[in-house]
Amino acid sequence: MHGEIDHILITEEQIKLKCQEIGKQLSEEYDGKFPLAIGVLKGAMPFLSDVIRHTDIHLEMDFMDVSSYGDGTRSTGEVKIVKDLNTKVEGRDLIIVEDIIDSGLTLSYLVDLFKYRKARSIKIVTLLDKPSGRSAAIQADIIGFEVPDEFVVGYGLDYAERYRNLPYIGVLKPEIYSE
Ligand SMILES: O=P(O)(O)OC[C@H]1O[C@H](OP(=O)(O)OP(=O)(O)O)[C@H](O)[C@@H]1O
Ligand code: HPA
Ligand SMILES: [Mg+2]
Repeated sequence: MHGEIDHILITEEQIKLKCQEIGKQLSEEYDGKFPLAIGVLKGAMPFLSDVIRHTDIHLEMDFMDVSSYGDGTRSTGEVKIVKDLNTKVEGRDLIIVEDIIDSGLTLSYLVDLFKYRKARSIKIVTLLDKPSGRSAAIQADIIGFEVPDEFVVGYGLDYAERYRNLPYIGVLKPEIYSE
């Protein structure tokens, strides 16, 4: 699998340090509160799992499984809810945890949904931001790293469901992308 990577953009060590930093920041910002951390599956799973272990506050955790890329490298434009939350968000302070904001369609859909459901506050935390991909006007409150206009994989991010288990963020060799 590692042989299919063309180059690494963000190393395992850089990700580790960033998770510590973000965990600390969230602990300060939510001190004395009881936020609901929402992991957007599947991609955000490793990031959420690492960040929360660097927080020192009480928080509740839930997951929403949404999908819009399928097996390709471009958003289909249709955000499908595969699994909804089990928790009511009304009156809650939400921390949405994402692996990447690319077109912004997934997050703008979720933010609209959670506003409609009367969340008290919504904070967006993303490991990666790809501003060049944006078609919906959405911005994160906390960004780990900015990435260039390339389809990235690893640390939760997939291409056709593979490579989520890489410990770093990288770009595949051009011949692997079959589009
Ligand atoms: O800003 P956008 O263009 O909407 O892209 C970002 C979303 O796309 C990916 O999810 P995907 O639909 O691939 O589902 P997955 O997390 O299960 O891979 C990624 O994990 C984000 O949730
Ligand atoms: O660059 C990406 N890689 C993997 N999944 C994604 N979903 C949106 N953008 C990306
Ligand atoms: Mg995906």
